[in-house]
Amino acid sequence: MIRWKDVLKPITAVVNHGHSIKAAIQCLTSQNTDIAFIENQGSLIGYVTTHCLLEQIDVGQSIEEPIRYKNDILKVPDTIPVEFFHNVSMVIGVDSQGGISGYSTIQHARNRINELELIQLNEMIHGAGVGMVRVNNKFEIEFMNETAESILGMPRSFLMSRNYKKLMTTEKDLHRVLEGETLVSVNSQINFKQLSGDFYPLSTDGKITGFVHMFYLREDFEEAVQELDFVRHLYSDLQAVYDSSNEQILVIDEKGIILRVAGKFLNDFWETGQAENIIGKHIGEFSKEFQPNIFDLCVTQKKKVTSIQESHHRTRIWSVATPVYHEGKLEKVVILSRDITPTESVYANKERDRKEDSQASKTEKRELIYRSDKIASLLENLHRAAKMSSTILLEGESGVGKEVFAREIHTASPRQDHPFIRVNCGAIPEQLIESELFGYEKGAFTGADHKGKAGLFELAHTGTIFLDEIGDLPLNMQVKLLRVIQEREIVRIGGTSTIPVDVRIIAATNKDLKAMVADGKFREDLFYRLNVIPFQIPPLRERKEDIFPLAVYFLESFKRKYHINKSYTPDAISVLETYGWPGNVRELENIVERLIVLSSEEWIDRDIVLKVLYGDSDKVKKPPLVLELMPMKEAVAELEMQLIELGMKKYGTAAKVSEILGVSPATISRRMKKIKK
Ligand SMILES: Nc1ncnc2c1ncn2[C@@H]1O[C@H](COP(=O)(O)OP(=O)(O)OP(=O)(O)O)[C@@H](O)[C@H]1O
Repeated sequence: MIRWKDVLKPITAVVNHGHSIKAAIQCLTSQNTDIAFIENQGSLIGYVTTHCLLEQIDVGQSIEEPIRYKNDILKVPDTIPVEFFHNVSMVIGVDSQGGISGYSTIQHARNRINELELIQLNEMIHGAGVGMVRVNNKFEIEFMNETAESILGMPRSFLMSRNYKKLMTTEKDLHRVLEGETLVSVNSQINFKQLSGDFYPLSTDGKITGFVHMFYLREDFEEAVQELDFVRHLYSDLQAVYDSSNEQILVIDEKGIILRVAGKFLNDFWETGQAENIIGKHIGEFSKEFQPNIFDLCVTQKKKVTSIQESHHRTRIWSVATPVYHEGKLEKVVILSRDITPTESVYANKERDRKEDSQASKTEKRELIYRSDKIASLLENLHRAAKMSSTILLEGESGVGKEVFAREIHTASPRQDHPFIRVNCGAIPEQLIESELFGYEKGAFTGADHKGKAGLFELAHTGTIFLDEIGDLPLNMQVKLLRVIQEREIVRIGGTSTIPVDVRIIAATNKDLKAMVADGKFREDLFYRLNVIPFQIPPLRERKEDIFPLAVYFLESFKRKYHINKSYTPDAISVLETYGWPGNVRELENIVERLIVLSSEEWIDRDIVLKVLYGDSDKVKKPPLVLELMPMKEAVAELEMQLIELGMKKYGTAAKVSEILGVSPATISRRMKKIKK
């Protein structure tokens, strides 16, 4: 708000009422001013300007004659806001003590207001890099801000009062602005500077008095647009990433109100169909449905926390809550969650319940953990095959869990209450295999138990025998095994009678049995006998969805074993998920144990996982290697592109890459545009 005292000028020339034109002219010249006020009995009653004195002489008045003065003046308290009154050409300000504080013609007040408003506007846009120039209706520069000075590269002292139109070349006719038209996004050039900006007409009492030009340097603007474009793309890319991710991202304000849900909405956990149903609600409303309330944990502990939350319907999610602070004050909590409800088979549960009842299960139970569709459909087929007694061959790389699947078949079969006997064909010394498998009669050989001993086939009677590492079975044993499969009877070593055995055979191998047959290392007839119902267990790298629940499962069991409390950071999980796992689930289990032991903190973070999986990566920096000659400019451009691509792959954001490469984010975005082309 602009007040009268902001625009008043001091009164310097006063002449008495009735004084001559000559006296007035003398007063004006001695005070070096253009306006003199007329006083009568201590009060100002009018004013006279040099211009009107000259007019009086011009019409033939003598300079000795008394002055004719204007009296359309108004006295106002100088603290009230400036406003204009009809039929008043001069305002005199009165201060709080009743004294005269100054004067202003209406025209001066209007100009001053324009100027002060521009100064205020300039303060508002200060820092935004916008230049501002005001000209009068003769195109003379009357005001310009500091940004305009620095954009144009010329000092204000040089530019003031110059004809702006003559300094500028522009595609539009500036007279149109003086006719009241606003011109936007006009390109112009001053002092070789390319500008882009808007022209706004200024008017007083409906009369155009000039215009304001607001502008910026075109190259800055283009850079900003590019940056905006880049950010927009980044935003939509991120949105796509969130939408396709397996994680649920929850943003909660400091009071507990759920502001936003991104990524995969875990509706089984919330027990509501859509994310919209929880947005805007207090997290506390749901905390009765699941335990623990990780938001409260995060707020009270004032740090990142992780927890496995379980709903009443036994949906388990793994969550990390991170507090977000702004100027030391908690602003938000971001919770990243994943569903880790193990898709346990009903049979595994049955077996567990059964074992829990029995004395035998003192050791930790092994569950079959998975979330991938691949394993889900494999299990469907396994369960179907389990119902019959046919021989099953499980093929798969070492460590994929063939034994776990063999047990699953057994538990899903009608033989579940009968023995499950595992034979590791590769681990038994060759000379003992026969007696282990088929048993022996008393005195069958030196060192044999004098009572004789039943073999594993006999022990597995009515149940299942699991022949692991079947490819390691020596050829002579292969013949004997073939006989058992065909005849369903065995003869103990040193025995003469046959013993019938009713067993379901499950064989497993990590070798290519077909290739072994071709090489003469495995009997073809046995191969066909075993290969009745074959199943391929996919390696872990082909079912990445299983990595996370398995990693959590192993972590939980090691936590119980070692009595310690550790958790993965989300970054650590990403590293685990992108690793190739040549040793499959067994390797994952071992790595998790190593991580537990090696990580010193409460968190198993990305760095320790990288270190354990890939070893120390502090390799010596290799200088770039040039293999062929090319123009230097091309080589530099190529290297730049490669650095940016590498950086984007590693860090994903232009901001981080620009920091690492030591250039501005705008440079990165420009180069990336080129890469995309
Ligand atoms: N889906 C799973 N859920 C839980 N644990 C699993 C799963 N798959 C494998 N494991 C665990 O991984 C380890 C290796 O599994 P297993 O011994 O069954 O593999 P394998 O395929 O038989 O290996 P090999 O060919 O070397 O004998 C075991 O400790 C097993 O309990």
